[in-house]
Amino acid sequence: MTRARSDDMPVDAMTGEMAEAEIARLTDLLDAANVAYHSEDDPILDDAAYDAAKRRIGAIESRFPDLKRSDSPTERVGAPASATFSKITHARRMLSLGNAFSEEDVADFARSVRAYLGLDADAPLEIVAEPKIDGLSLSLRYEEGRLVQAATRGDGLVGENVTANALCVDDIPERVEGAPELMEVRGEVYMTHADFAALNARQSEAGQKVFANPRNAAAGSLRQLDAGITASRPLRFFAYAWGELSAPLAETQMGSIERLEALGFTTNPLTEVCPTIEAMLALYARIEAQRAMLGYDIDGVVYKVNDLALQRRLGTRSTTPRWAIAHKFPAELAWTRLERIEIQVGRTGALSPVARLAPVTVGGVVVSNATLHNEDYIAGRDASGQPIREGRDIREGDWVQVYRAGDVIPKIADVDLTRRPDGADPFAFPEICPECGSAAEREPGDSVRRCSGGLTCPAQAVEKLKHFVSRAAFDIEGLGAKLVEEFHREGWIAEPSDIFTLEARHGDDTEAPLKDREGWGAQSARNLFAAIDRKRSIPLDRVIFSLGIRHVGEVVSADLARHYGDWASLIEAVDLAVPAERAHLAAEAAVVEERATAAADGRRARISDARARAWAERDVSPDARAAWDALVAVDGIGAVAAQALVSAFAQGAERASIDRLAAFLDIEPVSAPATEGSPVAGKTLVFTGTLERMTRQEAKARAEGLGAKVSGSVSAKTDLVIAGPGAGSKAKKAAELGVEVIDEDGWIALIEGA
Ligand SMILES: NC(=O)c1ccc[n+]([C@@H]2O[C@H](COP(=O)([O-])OP(=O)(O)OC[C@H]3O[C@@H](n4cnc5c(N)ncnc54)[C@H](O)[C@@H]3O)[C@@H](O)[C@H]2O)c1
Ligand SMILES: [Zn+2]
Repeated sequence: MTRARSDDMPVDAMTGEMAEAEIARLTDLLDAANVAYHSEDDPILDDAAYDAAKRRIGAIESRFPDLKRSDSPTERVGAPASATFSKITHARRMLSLGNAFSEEDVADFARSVRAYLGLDADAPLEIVAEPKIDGLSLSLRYEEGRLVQAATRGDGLVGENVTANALCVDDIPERVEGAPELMEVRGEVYMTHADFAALNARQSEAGQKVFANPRNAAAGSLRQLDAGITASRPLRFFAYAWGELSAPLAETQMGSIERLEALGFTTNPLTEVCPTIEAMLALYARIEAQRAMLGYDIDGVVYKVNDLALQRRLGTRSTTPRWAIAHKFPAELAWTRLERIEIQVGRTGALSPVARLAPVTVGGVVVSNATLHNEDYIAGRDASGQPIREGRDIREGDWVQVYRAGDVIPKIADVDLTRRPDGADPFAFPEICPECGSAAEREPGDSVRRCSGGLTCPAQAVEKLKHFVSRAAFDIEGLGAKLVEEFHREGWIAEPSDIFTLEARHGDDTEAPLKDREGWGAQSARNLFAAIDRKRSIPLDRVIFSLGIRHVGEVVSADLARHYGDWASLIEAVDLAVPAERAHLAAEAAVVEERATAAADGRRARISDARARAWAERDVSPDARAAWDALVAVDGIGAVAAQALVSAFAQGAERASIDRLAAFLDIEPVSAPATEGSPVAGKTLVFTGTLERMTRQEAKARAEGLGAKVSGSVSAKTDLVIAGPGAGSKAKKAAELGVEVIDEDGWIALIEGA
């Protein structure tokens, strides 16, 4: 009931306030997805969902240009280079590509190219079409024919130095003959399906991370600190582009590709010059038909203007060239029989329905499970009660259409009622937890049913433990998901704090020593205990994240840690807010009710009145109210995360378990931003236009590090606007409001030395 309903609102129907909230939500989502995908090689969204979110934010921004934030995902490429590697600033930026999802989009692309160049509709325009390889891009710098540097794309401006790793890729020559004195060759690092399957088999045998798809495997293998590991991974490289050159390779795109081939690079054999749109679409269809047989993943076809002089005239937008576009393939589909629906219980108690399928090949991968999302999805309606699949429900025994969007978790698109077996009953979604028998409840406004058993539910306890030891949480060497599960089954570890008493209970001199277990010895047991001990001292943000509280992910945890600084201050603030949290829930319930009655009476809903009345009825002390408001106001938090956090700390059993854990730890404070002597501490800043000396993200991080708040839109509360070239409406608005506006040089001068 606390969920903002901006997420399913059509863009056309949004108010400015909803649009701003939705932009904030999508920005957070895309930021997190970008880091997971580009920096951690471990996606949290599938590509279709990612693309849809990005398109949605683009649509909102074009309807509300003033709300476009300085950190808009539509203005960025990839994710910043990881701090694990040294950094390389690209001599020429590495861009992303615009997307086309339909033939109409492709025709628009050709039209806009012609319009930009002032070409008639029937003037010849050659386009090179080639597969879009689903890997990661790499830039190779050759000086006097020798490979001197290799860099990942990073955020397009600064990439990671992976020179030693690149030298381990067979298709990448260390020396080339007859090349321009200075030559940057760009292309895609990827892994074949066969190599991917073999790698995952080896990884799983060795008890190590298995990769979700070949792209993640390629990225994870290239981005290794130890190039020896890269060398053991079978990576390949297709060259398709270039960066800085001391002399041109050729006068056309195709000519340049041929030149790269002649220099000893591998280029894609399906590359062709297309004289017309019809030829482009025909090649697209041919490549799509061959997709499953290629032996490596491609996710579309890239079209590029062939004439390099025209490419130069067309130039680039902020993140994409005007002379190229990626024509994406639709998600792949296959029909199969749904044998059973099983319910899995997750870390937060969510009951997730999973379809067990008769195995079927989708896009070259055998699929036997698919997510069914939630009970509404099975019943054929969405969260607001509107029919999906025209209201067709899904039953055990049905024939269903499966698709893999972006290769993560397969989904079900449709069901074939003509093949439904006789006597199939509608699926009865359980109202008690299949793992512990507690009531499974569904809060109004929530699409998910949750087990109310909390820590007494073994499924939740195990999932919480797995989360606790995960990489972004405690990350204890040697204590992975499998082992935690085993210890839990054995009764050795019931909750996180038990990890820290493991040695006392199962050390060498105990009755059931770990070293005597099968597969263990004195040394390996000692290693595990030592690894656990090393994590007794741990930064605050990791501790918060490790608790596995709903809506409190890595980003929110970091925000909380930065704001409160240490554990005691956080606990104090949250404890103070406890009485207000119930009132907040009551108020949000009152808002839902007011909306419904207002709609029934055909009048405008009086939301703020309803909220105020509910708060007044609850009689919350001013201190508690102030503590609650302060928590919600912490940058990056909001009511949803605040509510989840407070309720976790307020609950008897959960709180007791948190306290037991904290007692074993030395929780390292996170230093607050150095605001002393900061010229912008406490001020609200807006960045607009193009920054040339630092990226937006860097500028934002810098400003926040100095204690400033960075906002996306100019208002009377804005203290300072930093406007680069191309600043439009925001700079104008600032002038109208009398807000101070400075340029980038002014900004750098201001913060220099701070
Ligand atoms: N699942 C997620 O959470 C998530 C997160 C971020 C990005 N993504 C996916 O990545 C895409 C966006 O990332 P992006 O910025 O890399 O854009 P992109 O993948 O749409 O296109 C740009 C990239 O295509 C690659 N490419 C492959 N073959 C090419 C060729 N022949 N010519 C030119 N380029 C070629 C290059 O690496 C280039 O950088 C999205 O469409 C999304 O599907 C997914
Ligand atoms: Zn349960």
